[in-house]
Amino acid sequence: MNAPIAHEQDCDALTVYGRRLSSRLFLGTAQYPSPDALRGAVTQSGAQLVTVSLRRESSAGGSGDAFWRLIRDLGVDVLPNTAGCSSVKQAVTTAQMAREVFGTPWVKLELIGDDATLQPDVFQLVEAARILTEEGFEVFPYTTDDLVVGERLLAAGCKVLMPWAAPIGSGRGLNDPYALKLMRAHFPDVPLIVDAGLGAPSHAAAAMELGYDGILINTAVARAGDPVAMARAFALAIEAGRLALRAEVMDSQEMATASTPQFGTPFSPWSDHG
Ligand SMILES: CC(=O)[C@@H](O)[C@H](O)COP(=O)(O)O
Repeated sequence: MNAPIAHEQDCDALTVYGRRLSSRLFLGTAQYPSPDALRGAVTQSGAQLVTVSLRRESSAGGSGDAFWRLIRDLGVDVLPNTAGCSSVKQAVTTAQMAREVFGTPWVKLELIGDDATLQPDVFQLVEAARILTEEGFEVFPYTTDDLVVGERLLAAGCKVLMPWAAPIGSGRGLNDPYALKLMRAHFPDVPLIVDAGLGAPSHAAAAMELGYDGILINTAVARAGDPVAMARAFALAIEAGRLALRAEVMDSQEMATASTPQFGTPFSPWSDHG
């Protein structure tokens, strides 16, 4: 492990709902080929937080208990999610059950409005977020990249937004970098986590370079040929993207500028080196 990068990370932790997180990678726990692959992926990702679906795993006939034991033994924090919910009532009930089971007020609120794209139903999302916040939950809403919906979610009490990059499980990467950029500029002080649709570590690095605070991934790791190695690759990409943001990426320009210094001028004329 590269010590300087770890040091950078320590100084640059993400704080959400008043809690400091050691990693900016949130990992999903579904679809892994084996328990060992899931265990290895979580370890190699460095994730402090994993998201689990109470509805899906509890109904996963037989393997349920072993799954929950594995998660508990990983020693990471759990962000329960409401995957599979398509109504306010289902989502609120699922969140209440998850709070009982995991003893956490945190919930990743997913409320699906369209089966083909798994696009969130943003109208019900705002309503469910308001109800859950009033009940003392700390809500992580899976949303679109719509600024007005983002405003409504904040007004409903959310302190973090999780816009999609592309449909869940599609692996398409940043479908609309412009919208994500706008969202970052519009909400400079709100933690923004890209959630869903990333397929490759380079997508995660690009989102971090746009200034996003973290990444939630599942399918791209779980469905990789080697999920354990891919988890590590995403972790490194997220670190690289974050470091690049802080190092300030150069502005691009239309025309060439010679990069080889002229004789007698080793430093660029616009640098501060004297
Ligand atoms: C596990 C989870 O929360 C997903 O619903 C999430 O949105 C991740 O999406 P990908 O599987 O596309 O990474």
